[in-house]
Amino acid sequence: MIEVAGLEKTYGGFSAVVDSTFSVEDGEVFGIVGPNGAGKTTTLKMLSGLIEPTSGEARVAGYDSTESAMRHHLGFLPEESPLYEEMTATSYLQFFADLYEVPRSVADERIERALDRLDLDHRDRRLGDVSKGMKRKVAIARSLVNDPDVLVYDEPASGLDPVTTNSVLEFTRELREAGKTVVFSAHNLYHVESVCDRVVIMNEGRIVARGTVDGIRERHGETTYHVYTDVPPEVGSGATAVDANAIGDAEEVGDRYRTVVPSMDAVERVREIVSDAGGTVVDIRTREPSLEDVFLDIVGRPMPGRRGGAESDGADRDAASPEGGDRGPDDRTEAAPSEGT
Ligand SMILES: Nc1ncnc2c1ncn2[C@@H]1O[C@H](COP(=O)(O)OP(=O)(O)OP(=O)(O)O)[C@@H](O)[C@H]1O
Repeated sequence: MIEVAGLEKTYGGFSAVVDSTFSVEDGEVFGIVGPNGAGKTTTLKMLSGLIEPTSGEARVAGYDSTESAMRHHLGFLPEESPLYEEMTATSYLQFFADLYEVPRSVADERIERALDRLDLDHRDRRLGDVSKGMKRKVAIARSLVNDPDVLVYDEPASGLDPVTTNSVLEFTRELREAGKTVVFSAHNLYHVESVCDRVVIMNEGRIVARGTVDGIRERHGETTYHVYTDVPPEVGSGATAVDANAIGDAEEVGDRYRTVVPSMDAVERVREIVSDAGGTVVDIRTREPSLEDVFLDIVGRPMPGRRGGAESDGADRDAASPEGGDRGPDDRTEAAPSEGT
């Protein structure tokens, strides 16, 4: 349904997206995550035909993303979605349905269904007077007026309260059940974990990890063991330097001590040390890394070289770079999503 191959976008000498290749299956919810400036919006705009790739290609629903016919198959929700403030939700959506030449009777039914499902009250209130959550829902409904197969959502739930956020995420899941293909970007990794079948993590224009959330966790994250003891495991009293590395410092938690270790061998060593001190292990818990842990591990430290972070298989996660934050100009002059696109 979506095939992206060698996609690149360069502004002057600055690469916003570098050699991006991925595909999204029919009926899949696909997440693009990454820190500010990673290239998420640029990627989504190229998929949606709003900006032209410098090189490479994106095919959506069988069309090149630069072909205007592609837009009949795609609904785009920009990160910021200013609405015509003087219109009501209903008249606004009818206006867009007309632009797509959707017959009035079909449009009325479609709009009503979307607004019902999104629990949109105050449909006849001027859009300038409705809440931010409602505005976002109207923008989501707008992405559906042409009944597209593919939805490209830029931060659909950002800045919304928890109830509205849940409703938007639930709605995204329903889109998948209805057979739609959804690509969305998000900063909030819990949103991504709860909705996406597969994700790519972008950093500095490049895809640095990809797969299912579980797969990424398995490949890039490490399970840790939280060992609770009734005396602190005093590394030093008979413990070796290796122990000190593996065991680290215990933290006082109520009347217990928690030591976080990376392996079952280290758990056994904690048990021995505590036992020598007359204590005992009272609880052991494992902790799987969240996508957020993995993300911070991959992206939270400097990548090797400004643009050198080849897709990580986990081996290069510790590599350091003298270069870091400066990503170049933040001059978003080209093809800001406008009403009517
Ligand atoms: N029109 C433009 N001209 C110059 N640079 C641009 C333009 N659009 C984007 N960029 C730069 O490209 C990089 C990627 O921007 P993009 O908006 O795709 O990032 P993002 O991952 O969506 O970030 P955020 O999470 O902050 O929205 C940024 O450094 C940005 O400043």
